[in-house]
Parts: sequence; C-alpha cells; structure tokens
Amino acid sequence: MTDINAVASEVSKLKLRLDQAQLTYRDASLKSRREIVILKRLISRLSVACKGLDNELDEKLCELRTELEQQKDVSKLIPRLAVIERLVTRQASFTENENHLLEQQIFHSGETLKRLPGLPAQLKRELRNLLGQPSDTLVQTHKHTVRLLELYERALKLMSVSNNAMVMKDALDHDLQLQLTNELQRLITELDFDGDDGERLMNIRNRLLLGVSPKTLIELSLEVLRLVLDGTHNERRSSQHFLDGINSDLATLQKTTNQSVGQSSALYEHRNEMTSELATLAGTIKQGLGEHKNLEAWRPALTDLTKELLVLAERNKALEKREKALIEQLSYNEGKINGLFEQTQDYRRRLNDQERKMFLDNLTRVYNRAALHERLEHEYRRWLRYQHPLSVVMIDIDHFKEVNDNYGHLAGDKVLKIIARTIRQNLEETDFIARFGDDEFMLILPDVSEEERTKRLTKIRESITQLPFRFRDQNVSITVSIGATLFHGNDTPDDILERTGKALFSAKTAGNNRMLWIS
Ligand SMILES: Nc1nc2c(ncn2[C@@H]2O[C@H](COP(=O)(O)OP(=O)(O)OP(=O)(O)O)[C@@H](O)[C@H]2O)c(=O)[nH]1
Repeated sequence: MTDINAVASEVSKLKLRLDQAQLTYRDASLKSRREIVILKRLISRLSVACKGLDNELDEKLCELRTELEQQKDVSKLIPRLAVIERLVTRQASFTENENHLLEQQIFHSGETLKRLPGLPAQLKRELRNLLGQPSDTLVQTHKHTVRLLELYERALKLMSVSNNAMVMKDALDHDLQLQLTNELQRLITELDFDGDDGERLMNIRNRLLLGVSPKTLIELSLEVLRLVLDGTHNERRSSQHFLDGINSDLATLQKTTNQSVGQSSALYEHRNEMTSELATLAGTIKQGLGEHKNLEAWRPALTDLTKELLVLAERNKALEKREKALIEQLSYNEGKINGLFEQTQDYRRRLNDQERKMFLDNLTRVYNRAALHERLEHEYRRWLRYQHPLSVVMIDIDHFKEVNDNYGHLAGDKVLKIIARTIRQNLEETDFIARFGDDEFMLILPDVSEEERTKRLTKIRESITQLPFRFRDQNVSITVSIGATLFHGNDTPDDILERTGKALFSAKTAGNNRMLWIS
C-alpha cells in the first residue's frame, strides 16, 4: 500500500512536473513562434530596404524568407543568417564609401557650376548655401544631389536661352550687315560724281562688293556720307556762285538800263527842242523870203539865221553822237541779256541732266528703281483709264553671286551691263526697263498681247543664254529666270510687285532658266 501510495505520490509528482514541463514547453514554443514572426518581419523589412543594392544579398534574403516559412527550428537557419549578416556588413561599408564619393562629387560639381560665367547672383547664392550645408547622412546627401541637379537645370536653361538669343542676334546682325552693304553699294551706283570723288566712290563700292567687316562697313558709310556732303556743299557753292554772277550782272544791267532810259528821255527832249527851233528858223526864213524883195538887204539877218542853223547842225551832230553811244550801250545790254539767258539755259540743261541721271542706274545705264516706281504709277493710272493689257516682268540672273565669287566683281559688273543691254535690245520703244536691285531687272510692257509678250520674253531669255561670256579663259554661260504678271481686277502697283516677285521665286525654285507667269 505504502508502495502504491508512494508510487501514486511519485506519479502525482511526476504528473505535476509533467504539467509544469508542458507549461514551460508551451511557453517556450509560444516564445519561439513569436520570435519567428518577429524574425520574419525583420527579414522582410530588410529585404525591402536592401532590394536592388546587391543581387547576392537579395537572393540570400529571398531564400531565408522561404526557409522561415517552412522551418520550425530557427537554429538551423543560423548559418544563413551569418551569411546575410556578412553581406549586409559588406553592403554598409560599400554604401558608406559611395556616399563619401558622392559628397565629393557634389562639392566638385558645385564648385564648377559656381565658376560658370554669367550665372545670376540668386543662383550663385543658393549654390553657396547648398555647398555650405553638412551632409552626414545618406538622406541629406541625396537631398543635396537633387538640389544641385535643380540648380544645374536652371543654369542650363538660362544658358540655352541666352545662347539662342545670341545665335539669333548674330544671325540678325549678319543679315542686317549684308542688307546694309548691298544697299550702300546700290546707292553708290546712283551717285553721279566725277573726278577724284567719283573714283573714291567706285573704290568703296568695289570693296563693298567683296564683302567687308562691320567696322569697315561703318567707316565706308561715313566716307560715303562725307563725300555726299562735300558734293552737296560743292554743288551749293557752285549754284551760289552762279546766282551771285547772275545777280551782279543783272544789277549792272539795271544800272546801265536806268542810265540809258534817262539819257534816252534827255535826248528825246533835246531832239524836240531842236525840232521846234528848226521849225521856228524855217518859219522865220519863209517869212523873210516873203517879206524881203531885196535879198541883199536881208543878207545880214539871213547870215545870222544861217549861223543859227549851223549851231543847230552842230548840236544835232552832238545829239547823234550821244544817240549812237546810247544805241551802243543798248546793244551791249542786249548782248549781256542774251549772255545771261544762255547761262541760265545752260544751268537748266545741267539740272535736267542731273535729274535724268537721278533716274538712271549708273552701271547699266538703264532706269533705276526710283524711275521704275514713277513709271509704274504712271502706267497704272493709264491702265485704270484704258484697261489695255499691262504686263510687269522681273528678270533675275541665276547664280550671279558665283560670277562675282569665281571671276571677280568686275566680271559681275560686265555681266550686268551686257545683260541690261541685251534686254533693252529686245524691247520696243514703248517698253520700259529698270534695274530693280542687285541682279534684278524689271520690265513694264504696256499694251502687248499675250502671244507677243511670251515671244519677246522668250527671246530675251534665249538671247541671254547664248551670250558668249568669257572670263579667265573660260566660257561662261549665264541664264536668267523670269517672273511675270498682268494687272487685273483691283490690282495696285504694290500687288503687282508682290505677285511678280512670287512668280520669279517660283521660276527660281522650279530650277532657274525659265519663265513663269502668274495671272
Ligand atoms: N558685280 C556686282 N555685283 C553686285 C552688284 N550689286 C549686287 N551685287 C551682288 O549680287 C549678288 C546677288 O546675290 P543673290 O541675290 O544671292 O543672287 P544669286 O547668286 O543670283 O542667287 P539666285 O538669285 O538665288 O540665283 C550679291 O552677291 C551682291 O553682292 C553690282 O552692282 N555689281
């Protein structure tokens, strides 16, 4: 019994211990499971945090996560955890290194950006602040990187805007310079100066044709201006001189004419006096002849009368002399007046000549652009009235610049002259030709039928193609493009010029050496 009791008591103790052991085991198991859950969560977070940093680490963490799902005994995972710990430590030191390098790079790039010329002060200030801030952590370094990139972007935008502006400004400046050079060159051809000044102008023009720097362009423009001013002063001086001459001649003439008029009336009075004295004498003689039967007795009185007659004859002679002098003075005055008339006629001819030259192109001797506008306006008014066909034509030499470039501008000048002559030769009296610009000519063909104008223009084009130009021992063939149109509807001269230009442009873009009508 005792044994049984002892056994029973042993059993009961054992059971108690078993219960306690079970409880302990349950606690341990619970603890272990909680630790596994925490471990899993940690590994999962670590996987996310390290994702992409290192492929090997990614792989190992992935394997560990799978194992953790299956494995009951965590202790078996210890070797894997050791591998991961090693990989994480390696990654940490790698990241630290990289961070250090990145910081150095940020500093270096920031300094480079700071030295960039033309950066706005505000951007430079922000850059200085950024470089002065410490970056102990990776996050701070990251923020610095982003901020630096922003500043770089702003600087780039600013530079590209100012570069574009500069490129555009350069292009504009270049275009403007070309335009000014061509215009100055063209204006010189309209100036008609002789002698040294004319030669100097031609030299300037030749230099402009060869192309000049902006500085030289300004210098040449000033020189042209000076020459024009000198020319104007000279012209004014010579006009003044001419007018002064005429004025003093007229003053002298007026004086002598006044004297002549005075003399002439004095002579007239004298003559009247003499005539009445003569008449009185003649009356006295007649009366004496009737009264005196004995002439001998009358002789002394008659002798006195004769003396008086002689005195009258003497006075008459003196009067004649004065009259002769007066006639001479008058004929001298007449000569002077004729001379003055001739001088003014000469002056008028010179003015007319100058006016004509103002409308002529100095180089080609055809009309210039000013004349064209005047003529076009005139023909336009006639067209409005009579509605006859009125054609306007623009002729442009193809690749003319190449002639200048390859054979020199004197060759180019020659081409312009010969082509102008060739066009003129193929025109009728009533047609009009003007040099419109560099290598462009304009024609106005009034009252010409469609068939006739096509024939005329085709002949012009073909004649030019056949011109035997020869430069530097080379045969050079030159062609022209022609654009033309007709006045119709509500057209104005400006519309016509624009349409002719378009027609010419189409002829050129269609491949040159052709004629194109836009109706
Ligand atoms: N020799 C000479 N050249 C001139 C004169 N006037 C203008 N030029 C030159 O004529 C040239 C005209 O050039 P562009 O308008 O390009 O003409 P292009 O070479 O015929 O070109 P396309 O018309 O397109 O065929 C410019 O180089 C001017 O310098 C001049 O009186 N004499």
